[in-house]
Amino acid sequence: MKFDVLTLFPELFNIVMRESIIGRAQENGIIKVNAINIRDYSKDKHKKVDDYPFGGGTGMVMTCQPVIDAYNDITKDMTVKPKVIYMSPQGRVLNQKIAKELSTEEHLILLCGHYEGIDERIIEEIVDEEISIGDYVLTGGELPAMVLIDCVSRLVQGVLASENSYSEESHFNGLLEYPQYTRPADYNGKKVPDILLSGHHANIEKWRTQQSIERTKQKRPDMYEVYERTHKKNL
Ligand SMILES: CC(C)(C)c1cccc(C(=O)NCC2(NC(=O)c3cccc4nocc34)CCCC2)c1
Repeated sequence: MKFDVLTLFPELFNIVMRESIIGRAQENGIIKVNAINIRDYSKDKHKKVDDYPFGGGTGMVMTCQPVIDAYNDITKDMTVKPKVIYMSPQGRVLNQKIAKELSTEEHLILLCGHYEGIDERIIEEIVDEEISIGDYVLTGGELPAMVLIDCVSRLVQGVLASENSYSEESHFNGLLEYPQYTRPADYNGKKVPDILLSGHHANIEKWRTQQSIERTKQKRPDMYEVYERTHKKNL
């Protein structure tokens, strides 16, 4: 799977995306993250990529020309135009279901905004979909793009070693994780629940599912409501 990222800060991606799981997946050729510097396409003599907003207001807006020319350049030899996702506060909020959908794409182009945003005509011209990572004010779309690349890449076949419980989409059962414990069994007098030391795998499985359901109900009633609906259907 290939990600082309249109950004003003390509270095951010070159550093972060070569680490850990994504880095290994790139070495194995399963994932490719290609960061493109929008500024390289500016025709302005000072390489400007932003300008004042029509109608006034504080802050600057990213101009059309460099972004559209960058898009046209990377797609000029492509018969099938890849889906273009603008990382945007106005997008539908990313979740595991959307990540799963996106992981079936061969090639995605991610556009990262900066300043106050991008000229609306860029969205009209090249953007297929807007995706947000959540409702808070950020400086740019770069961190959101990295979040999307991380959660989508993990779902691409071969990126995660199979023994990792998250490599199968089935592991994401729509619930929060049960409490995790590791050695020592007694830390400062705080003991690990006996059930986990019992060796009864069926009982352990039951306990874990019960814990997941209880904590989802308590911490994320919205997520629990979806779980209940889907499980009522299957019951
Ligand atoms: C209502 C609320 C969401 C709080 C809001 C209202 C108005 C502006 C902003 C805001 O953050 N604008 C700045 C920019 N933000 C993002 O790009 C961005 C932000 C959040 C999640 C994201 N997922 O992808 C990209 C994302 C847009 C242009 C450069 C950065 C946020």
